[in-house]
Amino acid sequence: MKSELVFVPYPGISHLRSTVEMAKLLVDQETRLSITVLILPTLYGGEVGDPVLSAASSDHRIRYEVISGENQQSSEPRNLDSHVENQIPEVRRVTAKLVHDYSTSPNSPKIAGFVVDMFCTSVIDVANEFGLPSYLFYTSNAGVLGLGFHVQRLYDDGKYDVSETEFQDSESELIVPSLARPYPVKWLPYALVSKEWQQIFITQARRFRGMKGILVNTFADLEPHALKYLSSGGYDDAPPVYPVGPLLHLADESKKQSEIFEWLDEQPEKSIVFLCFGSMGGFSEEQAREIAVALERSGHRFLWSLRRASPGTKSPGEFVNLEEILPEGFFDRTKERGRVIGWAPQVAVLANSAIGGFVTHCGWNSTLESLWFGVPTAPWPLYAEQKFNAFLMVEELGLAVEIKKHWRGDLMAGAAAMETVKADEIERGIRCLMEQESDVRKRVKEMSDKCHEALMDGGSSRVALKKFIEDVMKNTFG
Ligand SMILES: O=c1ccn([C@@H]2O[C@H](COP(=O)(O)OP(=O)(O)O[C@H]3O[C@H](CO)[C@@H](O)[C@H](O)[C@H]3O)[C@@H](O)[C@H]2O)c(=O)[nH]1
Repeated sequence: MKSELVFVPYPGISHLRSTVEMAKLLVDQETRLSITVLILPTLYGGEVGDPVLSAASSDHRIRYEVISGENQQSSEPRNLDSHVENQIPEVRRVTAKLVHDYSTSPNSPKIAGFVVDMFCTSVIDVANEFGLPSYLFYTSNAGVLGLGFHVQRLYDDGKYDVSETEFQDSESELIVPSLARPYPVKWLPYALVSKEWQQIFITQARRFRGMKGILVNTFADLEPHALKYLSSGGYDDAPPVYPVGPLLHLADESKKQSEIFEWLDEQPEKSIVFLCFGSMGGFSEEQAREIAVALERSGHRFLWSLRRASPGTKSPGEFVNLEEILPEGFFDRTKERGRVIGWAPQVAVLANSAIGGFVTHCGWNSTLESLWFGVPTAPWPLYAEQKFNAFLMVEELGLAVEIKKHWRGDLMAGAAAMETVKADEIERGIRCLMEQESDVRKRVKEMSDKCHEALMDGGSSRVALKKFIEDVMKNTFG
């Protein structure tokens, strides 16, 4: 009996890539399964131009249905939830066509349900209309999924009283069941305290509870505590969780920036600190100068992906003339041991043996990529749930080095809200990160091995994937 899942990823590379990897893994594992991926327009109304789609489209059991953003162009960022809600009529049209086509041609698959991104949960209304179950593909970790459920429950019970203006100075802690340690209120992601975003996340968590299952981009050995909590039914009416990660897009992009790789190949093993801050990370001129001073003083070799924070909450841009912005003579003095670039071929860089440490904004894909290649990290959270991820990696799991105890500001609140981190703090963090015999480095190496094992035949993530497929089939065919 053939079946098909309809995937609805959020159209940003950090969500899309792991979702496509998820789809590939599923069809590889189950030959009776096919997948249609609905590609929504971006928040600005344009179409996603990620090459990952063309690369994956060679698989005949994964099909892409692109929803045009032609009439939705906008220069202003829109509310994420309403943007996805606006796509519902098109999602309904495409689903109706699929249902019709499959019901009228013999040997067609039966649609087994929707697999939606955390930001696309409003489309489950369409799944419900067609009597289809919905599953969630959660692109971040199990710990923060648990935090979302916990905050939503507290909020609904009238017990969540965190002030947007004061939480950064709070000395209170939350007991979050998906964490083994108390979680400082001041580390809360801005999204869970801001008036603008909080409702989106509370609504999300309520909708997650109505799903048939949750695939999570993590693995059993990395988050035993959170997964035990989530799978014990300890979070009341929420659905089963399947830790199937790490799902990584490991395409080699080294040829595109071959100069950088020629230079990397000449450097000693584990000698370079790599700095890179995700799809939205950017800095002020003042902050860029502090980083430059820290890099210079640390004496380490470096590869620095640097972009400029845009005013408000827009995507980062490029600095036009770095010579004028960074300390005078910086490039001359560091030309033998450092490179400053824009967008980095991050995965290929992390795979290079010259990389000895990674200063990262701690986006979940970046975190998993560094674990995969056994590169220790020093988190520098900038937006989204990254403060939580930093806590998870440094405090809870001991798998990363601390630059700062507490990070103020969040790019979602606008670039002006960011506190400037001083050169001496950054330098200290880099020196600690680059220690060759550190306990963190040893632990990262061990976790890296476990990360690979999870994806092998019989590994925990493979077992979870099979269980998910079995459950989907059971829910579809009884
Ligand atoms: O110069 C760059 C910058 C990023 N990347 C890649 O882009 C992806 C970035 O993903 P991630 O590290 O997860 O960061 P964000 O782009 O910020 O991802 C969003 O989505 C993630 C998954 O839900 C969350 O964990 C983050 O906090 C959220 O901001 C990774 O695959 C990187 O390898 C590059 O290749 N080059």
